[in-house]
Amino acid sequence: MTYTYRITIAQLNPTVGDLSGNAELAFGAWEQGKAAGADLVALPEMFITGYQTQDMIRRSGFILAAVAEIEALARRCADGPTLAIGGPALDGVRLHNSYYMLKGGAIIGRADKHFLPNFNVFDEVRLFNRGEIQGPFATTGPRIGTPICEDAWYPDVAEAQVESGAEVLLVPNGSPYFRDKFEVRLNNMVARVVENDVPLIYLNLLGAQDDQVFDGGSFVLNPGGQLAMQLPVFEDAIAHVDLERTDDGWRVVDGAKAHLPESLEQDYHAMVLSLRDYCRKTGFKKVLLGLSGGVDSAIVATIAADALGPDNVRCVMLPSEYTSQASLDDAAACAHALGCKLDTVSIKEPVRAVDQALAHLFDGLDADLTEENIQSRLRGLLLMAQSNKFGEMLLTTGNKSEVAVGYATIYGDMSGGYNPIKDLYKTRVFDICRWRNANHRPWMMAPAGEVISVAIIDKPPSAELRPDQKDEDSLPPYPVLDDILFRLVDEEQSVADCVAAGHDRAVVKKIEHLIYISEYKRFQSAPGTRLSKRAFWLDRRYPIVNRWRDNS
Ligand SMILES: Nc1ncnc2c1ncn2[C@@H]1O[C@H](COP(=O)(O)OP(=O)(O)OC[C@H]2O[C@@H]([n+]3cccc(C(=O)O)c3)[C@H](O)[C@@H]2O)[C@@H](O)[C@H]1O
Ligand SMILES: Nc1ncnc2c1ncn2[C@@H]1O[C@H](COP(=O)(O)OP(=O)(O)OP(=O)(O)O)[C@@H](O)[C@H]1O
Ligand SMILES: NC(=O)CC[C@H](N)C(=O)O
Repeated sequence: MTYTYRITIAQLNPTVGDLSGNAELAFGAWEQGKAAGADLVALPEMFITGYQTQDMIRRSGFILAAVAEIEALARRCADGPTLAIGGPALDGVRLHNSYYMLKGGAIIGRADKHFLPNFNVFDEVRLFNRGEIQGPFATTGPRIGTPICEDAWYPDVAEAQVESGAEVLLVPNGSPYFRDKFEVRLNNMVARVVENDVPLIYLNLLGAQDDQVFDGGSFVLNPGGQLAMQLPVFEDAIAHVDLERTDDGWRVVDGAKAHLPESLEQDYHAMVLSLRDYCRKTGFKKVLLGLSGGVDSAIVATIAADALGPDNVRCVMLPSEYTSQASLDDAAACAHALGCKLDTVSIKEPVRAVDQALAHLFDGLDADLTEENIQSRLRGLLLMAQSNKFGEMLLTTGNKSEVAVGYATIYGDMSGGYNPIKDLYKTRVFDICRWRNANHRPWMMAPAGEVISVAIIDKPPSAELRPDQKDEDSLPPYPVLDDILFRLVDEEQSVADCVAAGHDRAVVKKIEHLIYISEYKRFQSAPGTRLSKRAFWLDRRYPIVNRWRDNS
């Protein structure tokens, strides 16, 4: 006779702080599992609170409410499969990131996370106490070890659990996206499977929280490291993992294997999902943005239209005396192709009014950056006025190259609540535009086709704040700038490393200086989608006041 055991895994999208809503999602998954004859239904790490909760997890009221919600779930799920769910646990003054087993109306077990991540976006040593490694949970089928996310990135916890009898590893995760991270996860999990010779179920969260995007992409491995199941990335999914007991131990029956898209598509999907979730979870139904006819605002409009639907995205052209006819035409064509409304608000008169208001103070002084920034600030003011009046959240559009060197006006074009391209270098903005023009997916709400014209992609980038201005007047060409930025910011290389890679030292020093002196701008900037391991905000925390420079 074959012994089988079914684990339903739920790659779902919780909302931080929405304890009852998250419990409802968990209960829905449990009902689906029960209907499918599951023995156990599993949810990801910290599902009851959402992830990451940051310092809110230090509030005892929040912890107690989360635990009460888990106890209520246990009672609701008394009659049916075991429910496994992540949540906080308080032992006296010791706070844990834990994984609970609920059965027969009660909490029947709990594992506490042992390895607390404390790098990049994680501060878990600051927030939680390290748990003791413990043995597996006994079930009616296999004994199940549950290393929690970071626990499975090192051999110790899995090895200890298997030594004390675990026959299957179920790894609940809150693993946020960065480009090509799937390979990193897979390599780590294959290592655990090879070391321990048991099947492993890797279950990740879905959904976005502020800057971070949990991309799902859960998967199941058999001993030896063979992929038995693959869930989609960036989408909700519930799947049933069937385990069979063989003479060699428990094995997973081969199941569906979702296709994993290339990295441009994954980045694009991350930006769409993060903006969609940011708006949904904060309660915004509509957004607006300034559409200049340039490539940055065009891709942000496209992301927004794909995330929220074209009817919920309003574009505003705010021409000045320097705005070219080509910019007016390109912005109109982009809004039209996306199916978004385009309004026009001229800044010519407001610019004149501000000039007049300041004339008695600025008399005799040459026009300079001040006047350029006034244009950008008037656009910010006029866009924010519309945001207030119509309840639309303003999107800001600075790419990572601009954010890195401070090439944007504070309280001007930096105005806005969210920036989906904040972690996308300008050279990759172009690649993403071309990719979106050539590809369409069911999760995109805007039309297919060339939504960003070749004219927009091919024109030399310009802020159009003075006659014939080009970005390359003040910055090196973007391919050079982006390579230097990638080395200095993402790779944390030295100035000497950049020079050794072929860059001009004076140019590298100028870029290094711009990065350091614009820290104050980033501190005041809107959050945006994290796509890399070194996104501005939590991945890279630098002082604002800082006199050190690298003289290598
Ligand atoms: N450490 C610090 N802490 C706090 N405040 C600090 C500061 N350093 C300067 N400041 C203040 O910041 C202000 C200067 O910053 P800000 O007013 O932004 O002006 P600023 O950075 O001098 O100029 C804006 C730059 O962005 C470019 N731009 C503007 C608009 C659009 C685009 C585009 O293509 O996307 C590019 C523009 O061409 C120019 O190069 C000053 O008022 C100064 O007092
Ligand atoms: N004429 C304009 N009409 C509407 N919005 C504008 C206009 N000019 C600038 N903006 C807004 O300010 C942002 C910064 O624009 P700017 O043109 O100065 O530089 P950019 O970073 O090259 O952006 P883009 O590629 O969108 O032009 C734009 O993305 C847009 O949101
Ligand atoms: N929640 C966690 O423990 C996350 C850390 C983990 N190594 C990851 O990024 O996937």
